[in-house]
Amino acid sequence: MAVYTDISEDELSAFLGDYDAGRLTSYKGIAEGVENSNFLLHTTEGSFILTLYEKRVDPADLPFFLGLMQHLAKNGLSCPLPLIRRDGGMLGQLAGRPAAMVTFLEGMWPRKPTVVHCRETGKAIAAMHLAGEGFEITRRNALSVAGWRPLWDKSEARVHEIDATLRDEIPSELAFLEANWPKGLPAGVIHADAFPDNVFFLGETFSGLIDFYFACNDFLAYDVAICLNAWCFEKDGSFNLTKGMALLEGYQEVRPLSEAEAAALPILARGSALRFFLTRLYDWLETPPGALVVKKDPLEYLRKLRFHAHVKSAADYGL
Ligand SMILES: Nc1ncnc2c1ncn2[C@@H]1O[C@H](COP(=O)(O)OP(=O)(O)O)[C@@H](O)[C@H]1O
Ligand SMILES: N[C@@H](CCOP(=O)(O)O)C(=O)O
Repeated sequence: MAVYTDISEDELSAFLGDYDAGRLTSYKGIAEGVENSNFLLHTTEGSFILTLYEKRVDPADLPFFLGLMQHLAKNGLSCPLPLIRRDGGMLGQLAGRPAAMVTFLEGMWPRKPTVVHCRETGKAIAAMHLAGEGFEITRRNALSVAGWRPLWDKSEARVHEIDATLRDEIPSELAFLEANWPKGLPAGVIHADAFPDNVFFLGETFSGLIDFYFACNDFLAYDVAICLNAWCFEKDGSFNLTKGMALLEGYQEVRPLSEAEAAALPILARGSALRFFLTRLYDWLETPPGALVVKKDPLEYLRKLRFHAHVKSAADYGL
């Protein structure tokens, strides 16, 4: 679920009064998502998404996230556009939480990604990288290589609940990645969470990117590596070379990778696999039993990590 905070019709109508977005006709909580509370609103003017930012989002980051969506939309990327309030800002308060409204994006995320979805996602991420140029606010990636060891330290004592051998394997992965993490690759604004559930399609036609709440400044090729992990493995754990090829071709149609970026893909994909393993591990161990959030399997990302550790070059991903 992702409705951590309930809102009443009266407080919602009062909140809507701060916008030029019509009168409320109906609303409902959206079950999907894990970070924030989301509601679908219908008003006399159309449909909108209302997000109440929950405790995992630092309010100081909200101008970056909202400003980024505005910047990307202005530069031609299909993504939610934050609504401007009567006071000229994008952020309000509802039920004691920072809250914003964005435009509703038509489409659905693909439950069974195809090769075409992978190609279109490659293109969309490259388009986002280009559209992000010139965005003036910056946000450090707290979940890049320097953030992984502190995250591991929080879970290490209980990792045996999942697999005791990880006590040795993860520290040696961390040491390898810290010593070999690339430097000086082309950088810019990345999505950092472009998983299938954040990429909308109408059939196999890309309709928009959502959920920019992990977006940050980092190597552009790291975003490509995140997508290879999220889109190109099958349920049985095997890497689908045709999907990898399509995703990379799609990306390069819009923004060609440099030689250095291509050479770095294996280590970036390995690091990205560790990043999602660590956040999932933390959530797996810390989410109380009975919580309504669907926990994501950390072991899926451990298997991906092990795959990348044996990759020789980006050719193994279809480049
Ligand atoms: N602009 C939008 N247009 C249409 N649906 C949206 C939009 N934003 C969010 N949603 C819906 O809300 C769900 C959760 O949103 P998401 O931003 O992924 O939440 P979280 O940040 O909590 O993970 C999405 O899967 C989608 O169904
Ligand atoms: N994509 C991450 C979790 C973040 O979830 P989202 O609902 O905010 O996209 C993962 O799979 O571990």
